Amino acid sequence: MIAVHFGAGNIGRGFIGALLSGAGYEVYFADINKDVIDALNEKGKYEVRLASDEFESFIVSGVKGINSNENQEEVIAKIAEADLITTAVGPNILKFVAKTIALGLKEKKTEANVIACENMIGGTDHLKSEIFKHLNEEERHSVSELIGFPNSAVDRIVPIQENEDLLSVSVEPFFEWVIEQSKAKGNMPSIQGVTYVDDLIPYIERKLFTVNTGHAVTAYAGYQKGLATVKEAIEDTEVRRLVEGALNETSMLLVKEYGFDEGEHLNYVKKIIARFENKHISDEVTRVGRSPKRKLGFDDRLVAPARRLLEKGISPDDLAAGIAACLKYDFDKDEEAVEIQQLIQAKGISGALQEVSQLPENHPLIGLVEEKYHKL
Ligand SMILES: NC(=O)c1ccc[n+]([C@@H]2O[C@H](COP(=O)([O-])OP(=O)(O)OC[C@H]3O[C@@H](n4cnc5c(N)ncnc54)[C@H](O)[C@@H]3O)[C@@H](O)[C@H]2O)c1
Ligand SMILES: O=P(O)(O)OC[C@@H](O)[C@@H](O)[C@H](O)[C@H](O)CO
Repeated sequence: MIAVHFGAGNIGRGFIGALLSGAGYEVYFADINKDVIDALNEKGKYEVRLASDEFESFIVSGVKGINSNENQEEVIAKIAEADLITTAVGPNILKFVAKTIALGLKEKKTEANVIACENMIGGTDHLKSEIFKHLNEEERHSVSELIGFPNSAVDRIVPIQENEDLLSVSVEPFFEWVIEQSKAKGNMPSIQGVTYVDDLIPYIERKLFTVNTGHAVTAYAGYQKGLATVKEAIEDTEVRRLVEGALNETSMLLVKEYGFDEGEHLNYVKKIIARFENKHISDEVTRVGRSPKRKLGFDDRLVAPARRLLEKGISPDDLAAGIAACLKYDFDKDEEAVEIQQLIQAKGISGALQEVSQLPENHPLIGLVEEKYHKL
């Protein structure tokens, strides 16, 4: 079995590549990072370390790299042979890898699946629509016949790596990968840690609106208090109260919309907050808060649950405070944070939020956030 995985970064090596290799795939990482690709080809393996008291580690082998900038033809040929094509490049990068994937899929003679492993609702649907922009009507038809495009939800905290060895990667022990079976083609192999479901929406929303909402509020509120890591931030009493409040709000939404058992969901939330406290992980608030424009998107982790709670007549006060902290996030090495600050200068808080989140003018969330912004 062959898998081509776009993005040999933290989650690519620390999670997707590791699981696929463990399930017997020959894994080809396609990336634009020359150093990482050269190292993968030189060594053919790398170490994954589990950030827990036991400090276990294992070797991921049977992996190769292809420089997708310099050797696009090689990536296309490998996709033509592959059973599985996955991505973990970031939602904003999907449009840039779509053409190479489209060119590879056009050559395919056997069934395969394409799965985006990104933090977004409908990640593979979005990738598919970008891929289809590079195909004509006839090609779209034949690709649709052979290729499955299941959405997925991936969960494992993998911070920015500071190991001496370029390839080795430290990850939290916990992991979860849920794949939308109903959109897959052929028989998907059994991959340790993968759960197949027919309807992904409850799973991706539970993950995004708990792990990622909680993470984002921790990061933005922590940054406001000058705290550097997620662990430091979640140990701050005020930050923790805000995070728990925001997750209490998303819990109300998730329990109401999907009928999750309240007790079980509460345990899920507790377990996630405990993951933020992992003493073996140093995860910077600037990684977790990266790309604040994306994170303020209409369907993303902050605005989506807040606006949907308002539709149910519930005031999302703590989510609104989290959004306000995100608008205050002025980390000068983050392009999107700089853009937001410029937008606030030009259009004010309401105008900036409205533009970034695509909320309708005069949406009640905008006023609520503005009020919280001035209180921060
Ligand atoms: N790190 C985590 O904890 C985590 C967990 C779950 C999901 N995710 C999601 O996984 C995705 C990747 O996150 P990450 O933390 O691994 O980021 P990362 O920056 O470590 O990895 C991204 C990789 O993509 C590569 N890349 C960029 N442009 C490319 C292109 N045009 N073609 C091929 N490769 C390209 C980069 O060189 C890098 O190696 C994001 O969508 C993120 O939300 C991350
Ligand atoms: O990757 P992002 O930028 O969407 O979100 C930052 C973190 O919340 C995220 O990477 C988590 O670590 C991950 O989603 C855990 O599964």
